[in-house]
Amino acid sequence: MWEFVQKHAGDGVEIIILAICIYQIYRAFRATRGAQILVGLGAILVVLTLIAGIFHFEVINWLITRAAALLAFALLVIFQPELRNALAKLGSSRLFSFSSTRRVAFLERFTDAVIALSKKRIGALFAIQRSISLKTHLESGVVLDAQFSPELATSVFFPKTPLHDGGMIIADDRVAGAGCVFPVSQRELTDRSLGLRHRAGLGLAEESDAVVVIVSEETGSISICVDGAFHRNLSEKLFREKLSQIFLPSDEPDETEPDQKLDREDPVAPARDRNLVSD
Ligand SMILES: Nc1ncnc2c1ncn2[C@@H]1O[C@H](COP(=O)(O)OP(=O)(O)OP(=O)(O)O)[C@@H](O)[C@H]1O
Repeated sequence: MWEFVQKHAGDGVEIIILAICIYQIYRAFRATRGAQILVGLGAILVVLTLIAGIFHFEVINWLITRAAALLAFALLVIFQPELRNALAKLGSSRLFSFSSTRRVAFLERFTDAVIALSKKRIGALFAIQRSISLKTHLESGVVLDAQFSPELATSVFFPKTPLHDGGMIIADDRVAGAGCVFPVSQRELTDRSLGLRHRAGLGLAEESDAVVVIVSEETGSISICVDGAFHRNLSEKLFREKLSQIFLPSDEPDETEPDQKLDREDPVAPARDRNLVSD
């Protein structure tokens, strides 16, 4: 028995390490579009390997071994957006740049602005940059580099004003720009009434680690998209709590259930040390 353990201990450790790695990769990618392709490819590969093994199909076996290298390359292409984000997160600082006093003051002003917009039923889309730069999206809008205030937010999103279409990008506690076009999410949403504003917010949260806040023009409802989760129809209290949780992480645990959980359970990654949107 002891001999057996000694002989196979290495194999056991290897299996555990591989299982942890595969599970972590699965967790990181399971809610992405690429994951569905990966599951499909994996299923085909398993079935073919089994059939080839049972019936000793040599040609299929040969093809499977050769296809492995091609598959590795295909995975790099399929998961290019996810890999880019993961590498960007790795290379970025996770420390909040602006002081906690400034952060709290900004959160106060920001919450007031969102609640005021919601009460007036003025549609709005905010993206608060964290570690991944939103510079490419800023280029699609108008650079402002202004101090954030509820008055400014209302003016920007007021219907028919030149900047009301599109999203506002906030980097640290400043408005980097407005009228920005965000990537529209392609995922299936259970609620068909959600239009482009919500899809654009969700799309940006899928592509980056930004905290996206959406105010519906139709209903005045407030939603947050963060780390792939979609928290919809938040009450004033829940909205304040959710923002505190995200930006002042020592607060109480999450009470809200995300509607469209994309299962990226990354911890909150605070913004970088810069005033405007970074390179
Ligand atoms: N790709 C995009 N990036 C940023 N903003 C966008 C994008 N697409 C649409 N929008 C904004 O969304 C507005 C249209 O919202 P739409 O009514 O389709 O969305 P909605 O999710 O139903 O929101 P609401 O509840 O406010 O109506 C546009 O006027 C524009 O300001």
